[in-house]
Amino acid sequence: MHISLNWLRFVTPSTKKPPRFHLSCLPSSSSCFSSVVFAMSYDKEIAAAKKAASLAARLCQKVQKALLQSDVQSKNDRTPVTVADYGSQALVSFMLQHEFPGEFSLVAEEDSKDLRKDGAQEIVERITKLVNDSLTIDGSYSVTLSTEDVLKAIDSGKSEGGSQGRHWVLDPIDGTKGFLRGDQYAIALALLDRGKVVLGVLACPNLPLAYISDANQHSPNNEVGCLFFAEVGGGTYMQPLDSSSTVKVQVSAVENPEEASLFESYEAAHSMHDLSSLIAQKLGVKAPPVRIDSQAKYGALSRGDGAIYLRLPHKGYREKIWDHAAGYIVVTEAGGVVTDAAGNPLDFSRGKYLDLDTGIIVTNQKLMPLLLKAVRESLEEKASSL
Ligand SMILES: Nc1ncnc2c1ncn2[C@@H]1O[C@H](COP(=O)(O)OS(=O)(=O)O)[C@@H](OP(=O)(O)O)[C@H]1O
Ligand SMILES: [Mg+2]
Ligand SMILES: [Mg+2]
Ligand SMILES: [Mg+2]
Repeated sequence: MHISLNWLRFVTPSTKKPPRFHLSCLPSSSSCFSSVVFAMSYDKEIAAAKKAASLAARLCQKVQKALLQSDVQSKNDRTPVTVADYGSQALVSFMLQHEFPGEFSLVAEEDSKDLRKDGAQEIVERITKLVNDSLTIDGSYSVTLSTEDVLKAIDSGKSEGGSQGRHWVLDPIDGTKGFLRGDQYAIALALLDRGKVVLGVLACPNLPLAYISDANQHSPNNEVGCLFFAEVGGGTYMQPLDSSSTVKVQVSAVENPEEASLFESYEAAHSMHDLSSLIAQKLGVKAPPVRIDSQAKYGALSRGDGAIYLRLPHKGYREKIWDHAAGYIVVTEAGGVVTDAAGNPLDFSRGKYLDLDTGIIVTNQKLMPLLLKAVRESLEEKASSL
């Protein structure tokens, strides 16, 4: 088995983390001292986010092990949603509101509209039981939620986000299609403060703790279940979902694109595989693309499993912030760069959508100029062939 050197190198016995306050210099300043700023500490928020995402991951694992046909529904846009998506959202929303009662705003994927329709009572009761069972396992809340409490908790995710104040951003299951297939998915939770992503947690219950490649992502011998977390200015860390050992992770240092491996969506409907393969060809990438679902790709990239992630949706698709916020900070704090296809930084301050030029590309600092050039040329070629 190939274990990532990146992560073995940083194994630590405890959950040691950098100091709570970080000194940082503004990049445009000539004198570091004149512009030293004290960054905020988000330690309480990150602890709450890790706890909520881990418990939601347990709920999802339980459902995935014994998924019933009645657990799955189809939304208006024909994408799937399951009792686990709803349960995860209700649980995370409840736990965060409990921790931060006064200042709570959540932008999340799901809402309770379909659950309030006639005939949905049984599914709502199943979700409520899942949430209450999870709270009992945790033991720190002496409450039993009613079905209405659960519907309300789901609907607390209706905030629009924006550039003012703080907003939690949640994808209760990212990669629901992967979840249904028994493959990769993630519980993705981030915090925006004045429009910037300041922390992110990615719980990836099926991601092997060891290095993944296309060959071993399904290996039954691999221990699975990773929790990635990052706070602005503090680096990115990974833990096994069920333990406290922590490793600091770093993106791949590969400089030669021929040695890079490339991640993309499993679903061809979510990203243009033909365009990625043209880009890979231009770069001289030798390995076949690694196709995995969800923001688990960002997690895997943050620990150097691959060097490039290309997400090039078909025309007309608008990206939502919950599909990228947590993954974005997990990768950038591990030394990576995330931009749109034209090289612009991502702007999370404009509400629930990310307004982008064409797609999202992720790699390390060294490879980014080459990647941007290959993306630009490939897009031009594709446009001229139409
Ligand atoms: N047409 C289209 N184009 C692009 N993206 C789409 C599209 N439809 C859905 N989605 C979003 O993709 C999210 C799943 O992420 P990935 O594409 O990384 O996973 S996958 O490999 O395709 O399963 C998925 O997230 P979840 O809904 O949370 O599963 C969707 O938000
Ligand atoms: Mg969805
Ligand atoms: Mg998603
Ligand atoms: Mg989702």
